[in-house]
Amino acid sequence: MNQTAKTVELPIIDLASSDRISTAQSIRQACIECGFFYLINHGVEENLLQKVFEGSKEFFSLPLEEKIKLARKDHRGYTPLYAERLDASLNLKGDSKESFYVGPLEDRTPQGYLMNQWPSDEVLPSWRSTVEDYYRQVLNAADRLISLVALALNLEEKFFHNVGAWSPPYALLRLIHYPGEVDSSSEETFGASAHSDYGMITLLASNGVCRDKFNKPRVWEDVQHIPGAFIVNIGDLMERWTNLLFRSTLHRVMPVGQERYSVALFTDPNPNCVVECLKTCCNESTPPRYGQLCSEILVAG
Ligand SMILES: O=C(O)CCC(=O)C(=O)O
Ligand SMILES: [Fe+2]
Repeated sequence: MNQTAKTVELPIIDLASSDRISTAQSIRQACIECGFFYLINHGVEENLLQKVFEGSKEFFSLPLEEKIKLARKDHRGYTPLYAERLDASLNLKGDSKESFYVGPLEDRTPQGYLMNQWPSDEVLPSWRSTVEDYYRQVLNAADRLISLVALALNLEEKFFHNVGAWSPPYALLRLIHYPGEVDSSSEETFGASAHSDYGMITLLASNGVCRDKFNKPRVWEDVQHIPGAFIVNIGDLMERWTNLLFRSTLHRVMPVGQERYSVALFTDPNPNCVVECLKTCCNESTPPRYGQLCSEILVAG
């Protein structure tokens, strides 16, 4: 972690609050100011979250030859250490992390096979059902949250469902392992280099946020972990949809010399959904900045 960075104070949003209007107002303010907030009372069971982290540790502890049998295909499966570099402008060897992706549970290939890849039950018993349960629960939280995001944009609650973005969303769950070893070479390495997420909303744990991606030099602030809370952030497509009203903020994960695990759910619109400036986000003085876009082009890679 950057020793000189300040810790940013993010607003806390209570998903179980009965006052939906004031919750939506708080989400609006958070998304305009920073694009990040904490989410509490999200309904994902604590012991399930713990089981997923334990399962993640078990999976990443497997020998590489076992993990590589599930090498990523169609955005699903295992990506090894250094395979990805989120900040494409950097000329480094890749981010110091390995991860495992799970896509929509029912998605099938044109031949009718389920697309997700799973370690066999002999290798990791009941791993698949734990991760599938978690996927369903966190997606349910995201589903309730996206209705509040619609309200926050002065849209009807089911707006994103009605335009087809959320029927169903393209949601990718990612288990991430940062081994945490500090590189002794002179090359600068990151756990996850600077990036913003591609889609609508992400529910994750993260420890470094840069509030203003247009500012040079960039000012990075640390994000504290609140036990049991998700950190939610806005993605690029949502930023575009809202005509830059809601911010998809740059963030990164610094190597801190300590092993770290995180689990993130990225939600992208359904690939058939056309993303165009929301009526509530433009007027004569603020015309749409972008044309129409078919979300398929931007699906996370
Ligand atoms: O691991 C984290 O805390 C954040 C990861 C992240 O930002 C990403 O994978 O997009
Ligand atoms: Fe991210």
